[in-house]
Amino acid sequence: MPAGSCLNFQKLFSYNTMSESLKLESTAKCFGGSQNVYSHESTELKCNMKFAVFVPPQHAEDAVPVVYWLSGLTCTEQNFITKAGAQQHAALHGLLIVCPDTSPRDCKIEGEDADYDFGTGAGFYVDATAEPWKTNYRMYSYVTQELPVLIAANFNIIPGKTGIMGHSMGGHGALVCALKKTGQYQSVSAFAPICHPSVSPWGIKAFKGYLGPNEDTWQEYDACALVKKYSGPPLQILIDQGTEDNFYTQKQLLPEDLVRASQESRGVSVVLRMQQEYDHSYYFIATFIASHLEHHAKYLKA
Ligand SMILES: N[C@@H](CCC(=O)N[C@@H](CSC=O)C(=O)NCC(=O)O)C(=O)O
Repeated sequence: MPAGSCLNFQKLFSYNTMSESLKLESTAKCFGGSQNVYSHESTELKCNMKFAVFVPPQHAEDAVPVVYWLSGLTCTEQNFITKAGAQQHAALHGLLIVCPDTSPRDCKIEGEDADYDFGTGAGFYVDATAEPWKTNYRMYSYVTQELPVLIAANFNIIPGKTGIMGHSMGGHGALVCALKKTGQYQSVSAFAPICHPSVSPWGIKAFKGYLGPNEDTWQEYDACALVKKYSGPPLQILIDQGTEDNFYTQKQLLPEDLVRASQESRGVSVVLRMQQEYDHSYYFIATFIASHLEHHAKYLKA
């Protein structure tokens, strides 16, 4: 057997040995790879969490880049994997896709299930500092630290080839993770992201609740503020925005503010594509997901 095959076999063997801390909840063959869902006890969030992983066919032979997808308000790990149609494109490019849930769940915090845009399903990808949320609502650290360690321990991924993308609240999350964790993500894109949360109704409600009333602290999770002080490697952010998106017309998203702020940035450029007649739904995401994964592949396979 050639030396390379032996090495691949050893890699395969070690990476197929799933860490005992991960429980496989479901698996289905998909475009030559597999669409899996796992659960685990999260140390950051102090609750049981699920996340989905699309494992592309190339992973059976070689290490692959990883792209994180962050979903929006009310979503679980299921929305993207059942509605976006991403798997065929991820299989084509050989990208592993990781989709976490959008908040901790069942933490027994008073009011956690009261609203669709705060608490359960609405973690906003921040580390909360205000009571009673600060113990569990640590989605920023979960997505940027705990999950990457878990993924690296259980899948054959290429170090330093990581992308992040998301939708709406998850688009905000993707922008913030890429702009704060400089160098951790080599590619970033978003669908209809909440670009200026410290001045939009969804963002103000979330930041007041999770971070408290001091608006200075909100800037730590506001892409428009972060882009101006960015000092990491060059990043080209791709954003698609539908013109008939009701949340865009209600000024929840404000992508033009991010384009303006990026003009004061060193190293970040924003390509905002206004997509005529598209709304906020997963039909919009499904229409442009191929183009986003191509964008990620361009940077992650370079
Ligand atoms: N139920 C709410 C709106 C909820 C909603 O539209 N959620 C979007 C993300 S919005 C920003 O983060 C979503 O992705 N929903 C899941 C889906 O599968 O479409 C309301 O009634 O206004």
